[in-house]
Amino acid sequence: MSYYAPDLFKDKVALVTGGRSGIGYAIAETLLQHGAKVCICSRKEEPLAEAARTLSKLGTCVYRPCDIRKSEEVEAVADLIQEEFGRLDVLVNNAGGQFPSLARHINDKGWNAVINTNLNGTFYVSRVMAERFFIPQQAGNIVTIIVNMASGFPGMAHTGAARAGVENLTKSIAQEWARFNIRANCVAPGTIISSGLDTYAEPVRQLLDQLKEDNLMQRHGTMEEVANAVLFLASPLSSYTSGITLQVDGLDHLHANRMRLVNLFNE
Ligand SMILES: CCCCCCCCCCC/C=C/C(=O)SCCNC(=O)CCNC(=O)[C@H](O)C(C)(C)COP(=O)(O)OP(=O)(O)OC[C@H]1O[C@@H](n2cnc3c(N)ncnc32)[C@H](O)[C@@H]1OP(=O)(O)O
Ligand SMILES: NC(=O)C1=CN([C@@H]2O[C@H](COP(=O)(O)OP(=O)(O)OC[C@H]3O[C@@H](n4cnc5c(N)ncnc54)[C@H](OP(=O)(O)O)[C@@H]3O)[C@@H](O)[C@H]2O)C=CC1
Repeated sequence: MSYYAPDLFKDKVALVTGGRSGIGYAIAETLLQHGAKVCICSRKEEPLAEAARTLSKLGTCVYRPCDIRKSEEVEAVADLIQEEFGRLDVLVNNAGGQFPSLARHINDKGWNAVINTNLNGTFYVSRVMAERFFIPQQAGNIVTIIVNMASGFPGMAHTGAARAGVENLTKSIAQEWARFNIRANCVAPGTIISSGLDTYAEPVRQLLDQLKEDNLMQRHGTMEEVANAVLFLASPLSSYTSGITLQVDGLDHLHANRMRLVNLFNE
């Protein structure tokens, strides 16, 4: 069931990075259900192809393997979109990830992996798609998934730093590119039950229960709730909104125990 018009994205083309799984998949699914043609990309070719096959039951969905940390691979995604559709209307920067660690235990390689993925990769995709499509078209829309990090992110300092950079980048490009009729916004999910959380080892389950109890709505969020926020920001329903972050977190940005993850390390 959707409250949005089924043809909200008719004739529109969207790219969802990390669209093979979890929140990205839910976003791609929702965009297709509202009439968009969709391209998904991520690193792992087989699950990416499988996701595109399933999504194609809802409409036109193409895919290309791509590590967003490599701008030449991002250019190849733009080539595919040009060949298949000749335009791009919406970019959803969803690809991202990190691992829990106390800051002092993050080595150079781990720090760089997270910064390159979440900050540099998001910048490369945004710049390439703006140059190739949005600026020539004089129209475009960027929605980037970040995390709640306004009070820091103890236990995942690398991603907190990267996402704060992305939020600030979004404010800059929203202003620089307003003259090209490009909007750029962020969505900051709280704890969302998704395949992504499954990648973390125990005792995360226990932590998730505690986070649910802390939450003022007494629950975790759903991937559909994140996708609905993306749909709003990607559509003309938000046509006078740019440079903002929309929190989808049941109030965690105002009320959360930021030390929960750190306490897991028992140090
Ligand atoms: C504890 C989780 C719940 C926290 C609850 C807090 C509040 C909830 C709010 C939710 C916040 C956000 C949640 C999410 O984002 S969910 C899921 C998103 N998906 C993922 O995070 C996917 C899993 N992560 C990754 O794929 C990786 O982190 C990474 C982004 C780094 C992948 O890049 P790459 O493929 O290049 O990485 P490598 O595996 O080659 O590793 C490179 C080096 O990084 C270091 N590293 C990697 N993993 C770990 C680890 N688990 N612990 C310590 N260090 C790690 C390491 O130096 C790697 O190099 P080496 O392998 O050579 O040692
Ligand atoms: N679940 C949650 O509670 C929250 C999630 N988020 C954020 O939402 C986004 C989606 O997370 P979620 O769906 O939960 O987790 P997933 O791990 O399922 O999604 C991450 C996606 O990003 C892709 N990806 C990762 N690194 C790269 C890369 N270098 N280049 C291209 N694609 C990449 C992965 O595919 P592949 O492995 O094939 O590359 C995967 O499809 C992430 O940015 C995450 O940090 C934010 C707040 C809370």
